Amino acid sequence: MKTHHLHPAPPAAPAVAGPPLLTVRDVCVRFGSIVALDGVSFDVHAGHVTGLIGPNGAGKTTLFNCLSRLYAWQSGDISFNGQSLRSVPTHRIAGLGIARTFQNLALFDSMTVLENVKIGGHCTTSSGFAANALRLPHVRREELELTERATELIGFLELNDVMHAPAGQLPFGTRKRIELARALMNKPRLLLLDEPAAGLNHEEVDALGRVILNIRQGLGVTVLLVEHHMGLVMGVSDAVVALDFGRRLAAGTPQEVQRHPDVIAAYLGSTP
Ligand SMILES: Nc1ncnc2c1ncn2[C@@H]1O[C@H](COP(=O)(O)OP(=O)(O)OP(=O)(O)O)[C@@H](O)[C@H]1O
Repeated sequence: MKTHHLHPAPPAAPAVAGPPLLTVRDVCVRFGSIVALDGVSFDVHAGHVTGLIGPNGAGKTTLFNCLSRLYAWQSGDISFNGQSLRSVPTHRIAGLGIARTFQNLALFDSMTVLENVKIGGHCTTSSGFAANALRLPHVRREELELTERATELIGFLELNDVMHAPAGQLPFGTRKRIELARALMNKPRLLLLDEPAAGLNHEEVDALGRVILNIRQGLGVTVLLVEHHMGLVMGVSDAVVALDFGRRLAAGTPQEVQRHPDVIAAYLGSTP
């Protein structure tokens, strides 16, 4: 397993205090005869970046889809901020404070970076269609607030230079950061990142690592990161959970998980 370090010493995470923000307990998901998750348990602590790793087919995306309530689990439970997600419908997940990015980008190419980021905040505004059409004062105020928040996030995500450029003209790594900024517009407590380094070059992965740490440190957002890029995971995570064949192999600090014999065996075994 390659273990390059992007950041020799990531800024110290807040000490673990109080109950975890997210608890996954004995979660099982089956698709016919395939057991995608087989009694998986782990915690995600507030203010931490938690990396979720595992070879192809380990169950990482299935777990993310459970967290977004796109999939249901047959047994066990997942709680966010003390509340079970079992009966929460998908459309209410964002309102609870959970945001996610997807492996495939969904940006509006002809719109600018600022416009794309602002879209992420529109579901938190209260203005209806008529009020928008009439440009009532509260609509202008909300619009101004959206612009302010988007501009702040654009700074955090190192996108200042391209703020007014159409998103479609920008390199893939930059576009990934636009998507990230948009996911943060709703002020989530938990951000789910699904393989954000896929398709990025070295410099873009470095920039991504910096912005993930900025998000955790500067915005206080808790991050759960599914990623194959070991350099990124080990460089930015405060804790790492390893899955294989739907089971939890190991959980602990990046160093502990990296050294765990079952994790090493799973990765060596999956190398073509
Ligand atoms: N909707 C589905 N229907 C049937 N089987 C599924 C479905 N989703 C996932 N699976 C199966 O569940 C298992 C876990 O898949 P999953 O996509 O969660 O793994 P993963 O760790 O995300 O893999 P990768 O790193 O390749 O994305 C696999 O055997 C997969 O084929």
